[in-house]
Amino acid sequence: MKEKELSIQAIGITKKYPKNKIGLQPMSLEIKPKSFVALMGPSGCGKSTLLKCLNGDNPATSGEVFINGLSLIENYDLVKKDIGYVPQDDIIHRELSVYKTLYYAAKLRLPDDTTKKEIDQRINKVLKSLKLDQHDQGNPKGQKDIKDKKVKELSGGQRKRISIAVELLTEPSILFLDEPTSPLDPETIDSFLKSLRELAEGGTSIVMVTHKPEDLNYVDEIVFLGVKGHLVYKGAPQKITEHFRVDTIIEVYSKMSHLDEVKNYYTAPKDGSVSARVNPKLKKTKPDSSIRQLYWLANRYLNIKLNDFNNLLLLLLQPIIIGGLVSLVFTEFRIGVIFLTAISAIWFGVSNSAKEIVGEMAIYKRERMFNLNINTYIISKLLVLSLIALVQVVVFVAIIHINFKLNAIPEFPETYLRPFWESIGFLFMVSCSATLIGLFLSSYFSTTEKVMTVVPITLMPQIMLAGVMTKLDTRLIEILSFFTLGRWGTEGFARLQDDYFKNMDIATESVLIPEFNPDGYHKNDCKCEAASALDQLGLYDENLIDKGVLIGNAFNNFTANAIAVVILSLIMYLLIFISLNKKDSI
Ligand SMILES: Nc1ncnc2c1ncn2[C@@H]1O[C@H](COP(=O)(O)OP(=O)(O)OP(=O)(O)O)[C@@H](O)[C@H]1O
Repeated sequence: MKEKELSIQAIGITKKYPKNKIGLQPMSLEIKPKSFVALMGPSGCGKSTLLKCLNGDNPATSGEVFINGLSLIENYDLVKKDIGYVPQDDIIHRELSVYKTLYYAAKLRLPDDTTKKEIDQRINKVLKSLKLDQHDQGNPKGQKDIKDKKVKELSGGQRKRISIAVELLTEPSILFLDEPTSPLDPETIDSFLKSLRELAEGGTSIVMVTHKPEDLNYVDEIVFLGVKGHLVYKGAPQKITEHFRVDTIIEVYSKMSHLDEVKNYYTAPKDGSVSARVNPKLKKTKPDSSIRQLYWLANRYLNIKLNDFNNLLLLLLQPIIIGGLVSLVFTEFRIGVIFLTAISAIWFGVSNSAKEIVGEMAIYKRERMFNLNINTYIISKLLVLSLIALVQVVVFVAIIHINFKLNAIPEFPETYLRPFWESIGFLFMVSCSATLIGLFLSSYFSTTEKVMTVVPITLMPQIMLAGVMTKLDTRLIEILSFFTLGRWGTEGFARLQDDYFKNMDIATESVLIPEFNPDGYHKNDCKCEAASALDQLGLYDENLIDKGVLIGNAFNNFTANAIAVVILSLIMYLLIFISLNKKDSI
């Protein structure tokens, strides 16, 4: 028997989507404690919409939902941990093992003082309750425990059950499931629904969206919606055909797909047709520790990355391939190498992170509904992605440094990428900032395809406004360049080179950066001109600055360049926060 039995009352709720699109017509209904309810209706009639109104994922436009008499919206913090919810999409990471998935979920959701032994006991209990504790029959060598399998090795039905297992870890009093039986075969459906039936008898109310007539044998009640969000039936499964004067549930579906028929069975709720009973038995739980959450989020994310070995290998190959190409194409350390090094650092950051939030949006949203803190989420992503960017930057800089040192041309023997560690430090900073750009795109756009379309559009200004392809010669272009990492990355990195040479006791003429010579330049016949790296960037045209066309001196030293990178990072962080915050349900 559950300590807390929850009832839900929806009173006069309606849902309108933007452009006045009707999601739900006015309706009132009650879900009693310990009941197993099937939510049915033709495709697009509003089943998921109703589920989301009842559990707070996408609240009703008008009317009110009460949980044990407490307004869901006003008391969401109080009730959210008693609600389990598995949306249509999986809410688990494919790269983790089943055990790790459940272990991290427990660490993120259960109270801080829960011991490993208690967590293991809970994991075993939920796997048993969902009949997932049997050994895998399909494995001829036998018997790989499901806990050791990676989620991506599971069947659709097993994955769905692991998503439910995650929710059951916290022993919710009410569980909302959106089409859990869709990916299951008939035999699995039977054992799955039996396990849900037992859960309901144990005290967990279950509201399940389903399309499958055979699911009705297991439920206590059906809530049936007709097209355009009309509530047309709420009652026992055995009586539904009689109510609609048909022989089979299939005929109910076809009848309720026609608006004129639906109207015969729909009645708008009268005020107070279901009244909210005030029976609050919910105690406020302690707020979760952000540091602990950050630790477990970062730990989980690192594990996901390490388990995705092929992708990790590709990420590590990037600096080797790009660094190798730059070494092959450039015969000496020119401004082009400085520019491409800065752009590569930006590329690493953006490409590492661009898919990382959008790809797990269903998981993020569910965890956010439960207890996820936006800041800890962003920082956990940044920490792990920065680590990857650091390795990429070190490998890239090492390749460029060694290549141009070994192949330095006799006229400029001291000219190669330096200072080594400071360059790594600055480029790492640029890469972290670019990681935030990628994370912003990933948090803003709704699909991976959209993000990948926008990535090149984001990178082009970094390339165009760095002062290498063309001079910055109008105020507008200059101001636009202030908002690009391409500019600050290239300029800062160029200054690092110049400052290093200036501070060394080396004859200046032997350390200038060779300049492009339109008459042709040959490695062993150095007719090249040379100048400091900064002078070769079209950023600070003295003439234009004197005439007041360019601002010029605003960030005219290395520290100021680094500060500009920090400012851009903070702006990006804020934008990520805002776009994630906008996705909040309540
Ligand atoms: N975020 C949204 N913005 C605008 N319209 C939406 C949104 N979500 C759902 N709708 C619309 O509301 C209606 C009901 O959608 P809903 O997903 O609730 O139906 P459903 O019964 O669960 O469908 P299915 O059985 O196909 O999953 C549909 O017409 C859908 O296009």
